[in-house]
Amino acid sequence: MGLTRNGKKGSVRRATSSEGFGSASTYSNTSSFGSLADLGNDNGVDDLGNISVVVRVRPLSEREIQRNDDTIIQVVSHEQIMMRPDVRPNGQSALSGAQSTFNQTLTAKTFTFNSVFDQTATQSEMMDKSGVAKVIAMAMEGYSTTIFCYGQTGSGKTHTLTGPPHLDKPNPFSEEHGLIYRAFVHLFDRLKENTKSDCTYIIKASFLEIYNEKVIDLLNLSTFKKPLQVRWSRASGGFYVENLFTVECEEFDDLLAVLEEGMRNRAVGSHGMNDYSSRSHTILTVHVISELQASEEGVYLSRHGKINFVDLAGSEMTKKTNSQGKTLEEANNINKSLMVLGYCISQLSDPRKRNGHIPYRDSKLTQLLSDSLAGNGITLMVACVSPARSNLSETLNTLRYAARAKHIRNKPVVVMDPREALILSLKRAVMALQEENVHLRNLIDLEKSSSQQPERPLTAVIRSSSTEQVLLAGAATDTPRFSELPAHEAHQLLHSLLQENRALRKENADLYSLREALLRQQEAVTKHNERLIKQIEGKPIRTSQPIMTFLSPDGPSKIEPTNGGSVSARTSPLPQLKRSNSLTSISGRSSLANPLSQSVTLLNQQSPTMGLNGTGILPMAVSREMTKRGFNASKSADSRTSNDIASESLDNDRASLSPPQVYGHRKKLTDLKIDLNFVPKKNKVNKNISLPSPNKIRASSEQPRIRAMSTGTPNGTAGREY
Ligand SMILES: Nc1ncnc2c1ncn2[C@@H]1O[C@H](COP(=O)(O)OP(=O)(O)OP(=O)(O)O)[C@@H](O)[C@H]1O
Repeated sequence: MGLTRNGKKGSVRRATSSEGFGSASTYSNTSSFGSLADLGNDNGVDDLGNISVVVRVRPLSEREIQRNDDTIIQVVSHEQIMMRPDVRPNGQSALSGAQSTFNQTLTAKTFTFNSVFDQTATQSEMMDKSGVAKVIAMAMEGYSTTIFCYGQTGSGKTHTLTGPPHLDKPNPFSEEHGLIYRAFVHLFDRLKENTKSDCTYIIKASFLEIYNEKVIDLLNLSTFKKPLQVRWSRASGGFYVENLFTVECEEFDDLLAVLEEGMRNRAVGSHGMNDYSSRSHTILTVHVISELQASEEGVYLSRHGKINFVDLAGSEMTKKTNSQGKTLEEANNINKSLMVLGYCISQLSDPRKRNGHIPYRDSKLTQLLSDSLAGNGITLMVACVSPARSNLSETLNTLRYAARAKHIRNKPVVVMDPREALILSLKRAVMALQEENVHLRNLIDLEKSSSQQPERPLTAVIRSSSTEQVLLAGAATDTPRFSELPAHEAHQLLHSLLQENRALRKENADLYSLREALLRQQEAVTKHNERLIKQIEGKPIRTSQPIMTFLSPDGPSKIEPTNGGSVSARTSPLPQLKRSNSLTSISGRSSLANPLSQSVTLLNQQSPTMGLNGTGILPMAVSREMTKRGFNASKSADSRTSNDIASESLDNDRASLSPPQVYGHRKKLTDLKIDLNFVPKKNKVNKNISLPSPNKIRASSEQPRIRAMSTGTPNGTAGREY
């Protein structure tokens, strides 16, 4: 009995192929990879929000066989497990009738889980059918995920996660590798498949243990003497380990080296029930940081997914394990922390208690697992049990806790960099506003063209806008990746985007006012025009010039006397002409010499409500905006005579211009709310920034929340890198 800690120098080196480490491709992976939409299906993670629980029954151990222990576990189906302590393998009752009636422990009990694996299940089956592949997929999507093994000492937790004790070095040809090695293989296979996409991935890993309530970095031996501190991060809303080494793993072998180093340094001891018993809880975290180009303008969106592999030390009855001295102290600490974990699980699984106080702080283990248990992550629990009658009460306990854990609901969120989320949402808002701006300009230009002003190209109009400088400034700052910008430049970029956003909003509001003014103006002109038409119906008009321009929904039309002679109002073709498209040229000159124009001008002078003042000049606000946009305000008075009849088509146009439609695309931005916990030091940024779903974050109709994460202190792990 005793503690073994292989204290080699705590550096993580890259394993070479001569050491027999296989590359990711050397291991054949048969697990099927489902899309997020498949999460509701078989094999593991059944519901995105609930903790997924699978149970593995190990075979009877040598010791148990020698003791003539019998099996009390029956795997009824892929999802059901039954405890039959009441019967012996030969079918006889285990106890006398009186005892079995009163002894609840000895009654048969059935439990249902996401998957159940019997004694014959291989490591490969565990990988393929427990839902690990889906957990990895979620981590790659940016979720924080956890796979943890729970159960009494000697129940097969380490065997399931890493393999049997004799497999001390990863061997690519071994079938005995546990879930961690297989998950690494799967992860790198997926990363390879993704190389063609726009997404780039960075893999990092850390490995810690909680030994006697002390947090030790298994990749940094100096922490054996000076344990690390668990801190609360307000930014990420979770606990993290200060100064934990996080190693960048460019290759599969790097990740294996981390695993090997950690396994070598973890505390292992022997006792009456297990020769290689874990004396600590270990957490191996693989960070999957993805960078996706979210827009063509160089905005990158990074997500921080991770997979925690948690190998808990098993609960032990110290009488059974014959623990003494150091091993006894270890056992007490293990049991205490597992008791807190059990208590947290039962609180969280009770709908009446889950919103109350959960005592995470009562142990380091629950502090570090808090996010996995009831936070924003996705969790797969592998409950390991012994089939032996001698472990009846421990097995029952494990199954009861596992059944409770199934009821715990998490709120999975994608973790992304708050600054990048902000930039992205601002970019999208700016793009929407720009589109809206161009749309409005087009509509106003349409009116302008109906008044026969020389057309300016749209680009020229845009360039003359008040936002030109801001837009250009925005474009210039798009080029570098945001994450690469120094803080002050990033701040400037944010500032310029916000400015641009504000300017565009203001300009759009001005354009709306202008448009409204013009429409009011035209309505008035239409009314006067109708009166004018009634007037001229009674009088013959002599004209030698084209006199009017119409804008019909089908395009511009013109009235032109065919022979320059007089047109009788009674026989005037006006009503027909108004509907006709067959007329030829368009007059650009509506001269005051024209009696009709004169009449219109006269009426205009009589009625300031028409939008023109007595001298035919536009109201100040409108003319200022027209001048700014390159209209000639004085000419506008003239052009009004041709503009007026165009109001008919503009009425139609207005119907299509109702604000909800114009803003339609912006409204879509509110489809998805981000719970963005990003508060810059001085200026509080709107937390509910809208962000259209960049891709299929979640298959269900309910959209996921996207929570921002402090880049400085990732939840659970953070700190130095080497
Ligand atoms: N499914 C299995 N098939 C074959 N052997 C197994 C299986 N599960 C466990 N074992 C063996 O049983 C022994 C105890 O398993 P293991 O060390 O994994 O238990 P544990 O739950 O991690 O215990 P502890 O909590 O004490 O660390 C090991 O020798 C292991 O190889």
